[in-house]
Amino acid sequence: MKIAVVGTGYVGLVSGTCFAETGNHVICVDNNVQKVERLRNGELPIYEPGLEVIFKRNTEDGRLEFTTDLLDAVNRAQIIFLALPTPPGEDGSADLSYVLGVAEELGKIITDYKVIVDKSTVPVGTSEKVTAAVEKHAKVDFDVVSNPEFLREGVAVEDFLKPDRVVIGTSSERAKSLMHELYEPFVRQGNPIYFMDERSAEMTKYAANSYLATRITFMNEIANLCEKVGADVDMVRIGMGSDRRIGKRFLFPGVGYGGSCFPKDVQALGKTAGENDYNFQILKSVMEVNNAQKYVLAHKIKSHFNNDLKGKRIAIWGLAFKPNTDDIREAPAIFIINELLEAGAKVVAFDPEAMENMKAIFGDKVEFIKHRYDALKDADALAIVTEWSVFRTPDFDFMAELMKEKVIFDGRNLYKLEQMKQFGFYYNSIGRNTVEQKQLTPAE
Ligand SMILES: NC(=O)c1ccc[n+]([C@@H]2O[C@H](COP(=O)([O-])OP(=O)(O)OC[C@H]3O[C@@H](n4cnc5c(N)ncnc54)[C@H](O)[C@@H]3O)[C@@H](O)[C@H]2O)c1
Ligand SMILES: O=c1ccn([C@@H]2O[C@H](COP(=O)(O)OP(=O)(O)O[C@H]3O[C@H](CO)[C@@H](O)[C@H](O)[C@H]3O)[C@@H](O)[C@H]2O)c(=O)[nH]1
Repeated sequence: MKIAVVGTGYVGLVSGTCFAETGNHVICVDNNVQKVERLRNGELPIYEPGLEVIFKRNTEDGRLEFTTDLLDAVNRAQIIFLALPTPPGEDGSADLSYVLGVAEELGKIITDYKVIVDKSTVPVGTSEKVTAAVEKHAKVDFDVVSNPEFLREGVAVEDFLKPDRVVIGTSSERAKSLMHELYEPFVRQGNPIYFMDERSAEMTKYAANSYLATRITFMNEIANLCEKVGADVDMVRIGMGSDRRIGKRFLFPGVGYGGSCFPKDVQALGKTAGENDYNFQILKSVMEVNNAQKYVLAHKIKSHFNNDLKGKRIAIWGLAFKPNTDDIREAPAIFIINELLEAGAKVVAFDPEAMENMKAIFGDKVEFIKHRYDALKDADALAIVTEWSVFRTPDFDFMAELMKEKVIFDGRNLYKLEQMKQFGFYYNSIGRNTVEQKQLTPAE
């Protein structure tokens, strides 16, 4: 099949590459000239595991192209995906100007039947708005389909190639059949393709993200309570998660959810509720609790040092909003670092992939260090913000030698309490007892 993908960001690039991988011809369009130049030169603008190999294969085979020319891409495609930004507007609702702007352009340029597929996350009713925008100028038949995307950054290729399910909202039999043909190779293990109406498809996306954000937030509250009553949230998590009605995934407490999706999508669903005269109370609490959770680690650090971080050197391990990505959109690290800087700390940071992006925000206010252990030299404390695998089994003896104080604040519960006692660290994590530093007596 011939496909155009408009918007070549995290979703557009991964979707386009994966569609090419199943033998389709894909042209990715972006209005960012530099980005398209880099892609044409074989350079990926994002870090996403597994993407490089299939990107290379499909560009070299000529099945995957990049352009800034919307007209040319659309003329050569039968199915046009919109993978455009839908950032929060000033009032928290999703800003549809990118999607509707391109939809209007499409109306001007399509000369034969096209399926226009919305892959961006958009509020209920958007497919009707897209239809109206295209219709303004269109002189030929077209169908608008809602096909929300559920990939997670860091495992995006795997998620896209083997989705748990594909959701397609359309009332057109013609579009349904084309979409079925396109997605069939991705569900060979028997995972379902659910066809439904456009509004239900749009709502499914927000419901899924808001539910997951709620689940994480619930666990963050359980963790905060565990600390107060002396329970261990990791034991509680395992105990709860083994109930098949609950399930084990997405129960990890931490420093609050971040990223380009959960924060904006929870907010946008709340906005949709408000506009429809519905008081969605849980979502309000989720946002409130998550906003507070982003500061929990920084507050622990401040309180450990009596609220005065002047002259304190705090090392940060992990800046990306989650491991295996360079994405820092709404990353908890941003909030934590700001809080530490405000309290007068000297912040030194390491992340395997996200340092360049973070430099663009903090410049020389933060010292970015190339190797994880170098960040620990003379540090008064280490704060772990993102659970990159490389942080899981460090050399604790070496860390103790490097650091001025053996103090760890762990926002991701990476280490065992016993381990920390053994190596003599003060260790404060999320929802577990604090390990106090062992005071050596003269006899010892
Ligand atoms: N990032 C994710 O993990 C994820 C997952 C599922 C759904 N989504 C949704 O998918 C949509 C896109 O998200 P993203 O993270 O890929 O965004 P992104 O910001 O990474 O990418 C969007 C791209 O669109 C381009 N663009 C903007 N205006 C354009 C125009 N007029 N013509 C051509 N290109 C244009 C930008 O230059 C950018 O490259 C959003 O609605 C998001 O909520 C994102
Ligand atoms: O148990 C958990 C799981 C996640 N998180 C946090 O939640 C945020 C989001 O993580 P994740 O969902 O893994 O990453 P995203 O790439 O943002 O993916 C979410 O958002 C995408 C965009 O809409 C959807 O497509 C995905 O299905 C949905 O999982 C991150 O800050 C994580 O640290 C936790 O705190 N605890």
